[in-house]
Amino acid sequence: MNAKTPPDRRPGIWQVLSPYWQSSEKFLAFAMLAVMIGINLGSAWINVEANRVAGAFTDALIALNWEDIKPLFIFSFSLGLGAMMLTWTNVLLNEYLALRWRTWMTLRYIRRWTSGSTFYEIEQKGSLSNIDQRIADDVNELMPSTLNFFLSLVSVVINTVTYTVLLWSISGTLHFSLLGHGVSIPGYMVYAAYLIIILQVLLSHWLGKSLIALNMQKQNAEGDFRFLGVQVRENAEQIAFYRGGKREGERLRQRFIRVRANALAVILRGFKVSSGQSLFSHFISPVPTLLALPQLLRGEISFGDMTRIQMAYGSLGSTLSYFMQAYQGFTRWLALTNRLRDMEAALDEAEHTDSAIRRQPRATSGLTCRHLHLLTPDGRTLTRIDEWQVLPGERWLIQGASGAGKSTLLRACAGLWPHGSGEIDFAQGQSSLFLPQKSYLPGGSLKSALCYPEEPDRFSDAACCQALIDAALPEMAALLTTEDRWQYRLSGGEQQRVAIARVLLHRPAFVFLDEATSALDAETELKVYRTLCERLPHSAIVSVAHHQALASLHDRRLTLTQAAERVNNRVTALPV
Ligand SMILES: Nc1ncnc2c1ncn2[C@@H]1O[C@H](COP(=O)(O)OP(=O)(O)OP(=O)(O)O)[C@@H](O)[C@H]1O
Repeated sequence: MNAKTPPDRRPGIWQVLSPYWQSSEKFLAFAMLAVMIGINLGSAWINVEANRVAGAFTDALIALNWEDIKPLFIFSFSLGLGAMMLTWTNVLLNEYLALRWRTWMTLRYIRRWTSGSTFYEIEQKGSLSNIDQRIADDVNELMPSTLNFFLSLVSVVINTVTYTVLLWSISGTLHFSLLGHGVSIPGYMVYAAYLIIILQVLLSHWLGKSLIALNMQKQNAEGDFRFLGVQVRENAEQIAFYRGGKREGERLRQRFIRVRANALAVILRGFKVSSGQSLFSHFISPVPTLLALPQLLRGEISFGDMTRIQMAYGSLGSTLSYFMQAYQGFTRWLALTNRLRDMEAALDEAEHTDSAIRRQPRATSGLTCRHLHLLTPDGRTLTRIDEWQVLPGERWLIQGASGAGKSTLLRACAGLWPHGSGEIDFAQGQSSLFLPQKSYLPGGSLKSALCYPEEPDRFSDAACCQALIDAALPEMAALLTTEDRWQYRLSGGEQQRVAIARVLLHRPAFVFLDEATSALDAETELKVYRTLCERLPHSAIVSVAHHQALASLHDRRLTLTQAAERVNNRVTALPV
């Protein structure tokens, strides 16, 4: 599944990159950046000095002048040491800043993704694929590469200016005659270097422009492949019962074929770009020597000057060729920013989902639905509820045909269903728990699964044991500190009883049970329900259940029917 954000609705790259630089960390971040820019300036000075020393050293060697060779050698050696130390410091600062930036961004995305029901809405709408991969991998890759691009660019600008001035000052003037006219080009080596690099960049872009799209497809294909693998792992038992291994193997194979096809396309395209670039570089490599040779032969420059010209030309060439070499990395960087821009758009959309169903806290003790009109995402009417009030201590049974919208009504009460209109008032400050058929049990100790979403230390061991005993799981009281993957280890009925124990522990004011005991035998189900009603006499209990035996434990019934133009729910009293 690919991202569905149209490219023209993506937020700007700046929206992805700038928040960190406006955060409380900005002072330290800018300070580190400033030190790194300073290091680049220092390195440029060292390079200019090294160039001067190399020329003088060559001339001293040719003249066999030991008096000059010795200090030049020591100075050159010291320059090398200095350059090395600057490089180490630069690398260290660069990596540390990238890590801080990544940490800040990752925590920010985790906060946004898990706040409210954003994560649920993104999955419900299917508006973004593999958000976990984007947060884990793409952020990890984007922050260091952005820093590298920026600092490389700074270094390229500094070095370009330095070497341009240097080469201009030593390259002399080219004299030749054109159609009988004498032509002189001062600093001609500089023009040659720039001309060559412009040709190189144009060549790289021509050969490699499709790499941007290919790199984006690569992340999507890898993400989809990994996601299917996780699904197989998570649903291993169901797949094994269906003997679905072969089918899943085929699906994984198909997804991997996409990964492979994309990787091959990236390799081939990358090969075209780099072989084109190196072929071009090879052909132009004799240019500086050929251009400087006439001056040497005419005796206008010494052999040392020739060495300096070659060095300066080579340095300017390799500085400018950054644009050519960085091309492939840049296409990947653009693909990463596009994926994070899609994620920003999906998070923004989920955070600002407007719903015509207004949920508001009121200073009342009950829950009231008014003029509630529930729709499917594609606009089909599910059900209408004119007025429905649930008060503390009431026991409601919601019934209706399969697909009538019973679970959807509970989702709307929980604020998870935006499709429809109407009002839902809920009691301010009153807690509620919603139990679906299959409750989430995080891995870890049984106590932490039981106390979820609260921290395990919020409840005493004694209270947890009592809750397990009341939920007809006395044998599990001894496993409170045992660590396991409870979602896989426990039977369906045991998982449902752990969820009931969770309710007994949390004692919410409103309990919503959506087929939450459907896996239990009739006797245990009745027993558990009875305990729930006895232990939570002041809590409102709203159940969606098909088992008629449960009706005896509820005192009110809401029957939902489908496809109506007008109010069609029925509220009836049940015998207690
Ligand atoms: N995300 C969704 N996209 C499209 N349709 C949906 C979505 N979620 C639910 N529906 C549809 O809404 C209808 C009501 O679903 P709901 O789960 O509320 O039914 P229900 O009354 O609880 O059914 P059951 O008794 O079978 O559990 C169903 O037709 C379902 O297919």
